[in-house]
Amino acid sequence: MAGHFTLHWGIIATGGIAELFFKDLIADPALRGVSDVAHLPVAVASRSIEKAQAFIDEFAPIELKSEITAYGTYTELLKDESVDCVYIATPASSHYANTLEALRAGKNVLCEKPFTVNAAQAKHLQIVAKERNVFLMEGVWTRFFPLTIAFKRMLHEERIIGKVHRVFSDFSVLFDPARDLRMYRADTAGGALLDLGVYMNVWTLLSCYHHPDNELSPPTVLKASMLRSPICPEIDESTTVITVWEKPQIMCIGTASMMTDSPADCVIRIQGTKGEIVIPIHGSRPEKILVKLKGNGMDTCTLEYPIPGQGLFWEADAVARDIRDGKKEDENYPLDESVFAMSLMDEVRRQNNMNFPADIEFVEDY
Ligand SMILES: NC(=O)C1=CN([C@@H]2O[C@H](COP(=O)(O)OP(=O)(O)OC[C@H]3O[C@@H](n4cnc5c(N)ncnc54)[C@H](OP(=O)(O)O)[C@@H]3O)[C@@H](O)[C@H]2O)C=CC1
Ligand SMILES: O=C1OC[C@@H](O)[C@H](O)[C@H]1O
Repeated sequence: MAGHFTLHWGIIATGGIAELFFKDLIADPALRGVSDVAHLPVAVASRSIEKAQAFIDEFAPIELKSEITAYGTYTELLKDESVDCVYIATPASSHYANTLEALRAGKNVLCEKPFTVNAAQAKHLQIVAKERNVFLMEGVWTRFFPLTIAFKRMLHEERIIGKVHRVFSDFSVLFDPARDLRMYRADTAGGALLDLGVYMNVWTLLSCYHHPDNELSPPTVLKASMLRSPICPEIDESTTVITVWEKPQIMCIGTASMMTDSPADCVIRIQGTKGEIVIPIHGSRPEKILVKLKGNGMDTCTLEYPIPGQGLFWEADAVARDIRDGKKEDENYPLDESVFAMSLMDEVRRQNNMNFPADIEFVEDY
C-alpha cells in the first residue's frame, strides 16, 4: 500500500475487548475503505506469559505469530521500543495506574472506557500526557463510527430535525452476576454507570453539550438516581440521570442498566421541532439511524452503514492519523471532554453516595 502510515501497537490485557480490538487491528483496512493508515500488533502483555502467548497463538494470523512478543507483565511491554502506542484493556479500576505507568514510560496511549474511576484521575492523566508530550485518548469507539459522525452533522449543521427539545438515551445490557464478574464487583469498579453509562453519555453529550447554543457548558441541572445491586450493594445495577441544558433549551433523560437489555426498537430518541432521530439498536455500535420528519405523515429515512468487523478499527484509525500527524489528542474526542464526562459521573455518584474502595479512587498529588 503506497504512502500509508503503520502504527505499531502493544496490547495490555487479554480479556474480551482485547480480543475484539486485536481482531479489528489485523483486519484489512481496505475492507472499510481506508488506505492512509494501517495497524500492526507487535506485543501482547498479560499478568501471565502463558496467557499472552496463548492469545497470540489463538488470534494472530500465521505470518504474524512469530513477530508478536508475549510479555508476562504489563511493565515489560512498556520497555519494548517497537511499541508506538499502547492499548489498555484492563478493568476500569486499573485504567488510571496502567495509563499513568505507560505515559511515564513515554508511550502513546489509547485507554478503554471508562477512562478512569473519577475526574481527578482523568485530569491527572491529561496533565502527565502533556508533560511527557505523548498522545492520549479514552477509547470511546462509538464516537468514531461513520454514522455517529453523520449524526452530529445532521443534528447540528444541517439541523435536520429543527430545534432540538428532548433527548432520551438508553444503554442497557443484561449481565449475569455469576458470569460477568468484573461488572458485579466494586474492586474492578463495576456497575452500570461507569461501564454502560459511558454510552448513555455519548448521545447526551453529542446532542446537548455539543449543541452550538450550549457553547460546551455543563448542564444547568443534573439529578440522578441509582438502584443498587442486592448481591453487591457497592455497585449500581441501574442508573437514571436527568439533565437540563438551559442555553439550547433541551431536557434529557439518560439511563443505563445491567438488569435488562435496551428495547429492541429504540435506544436513542432525539426530538426536535421538525421530527426526530432514532437509533433503533446498539447505542454503542450504531449501524442504523432513522430520521422521521413531520409532514406528510412521519416520513422516515433510514441510514445504514454496514460494519465490516466489530467497528473498533475506526477509533484505531483516528489514533494512527493523530500520531502520524504529531497530534497529542484527538479533535473528535479531546481530553477535556473525557474529564468533563468523568465529572458528570462523579456528580451522579455523589448524589447517590456511591464510592469505590479508596485504593481505586486514589489520585496522586499533582
Ligand atoms: N469498547 C467496548 O466495546 C468495550 C469496552 N470494554 C471495556 O474494556 C475494559 C475491559 O473489559 P473486558 O475486556 O470486558 O474485561 P475482561 O474481564 O474480559 O478482561 C479484562 C482483562 O484485564 C486483565 N486484568 C488486569 N487486572 C485485572 C483484575 N483485577 N481483574 C480482572 N482482570 C484483570 C486481565 O487480563 P490478563 O489476565 O491478560 O492480565 C483480563 O483478562 C473495561 O474497561 C470495559 O469497560 C469492555 C467491553 C466492550
Ligand atoms: O463497552 C461495553 O459495551 C458493551 C457491553 O456489553 C460491555 O460490558 C461494555 O463494557
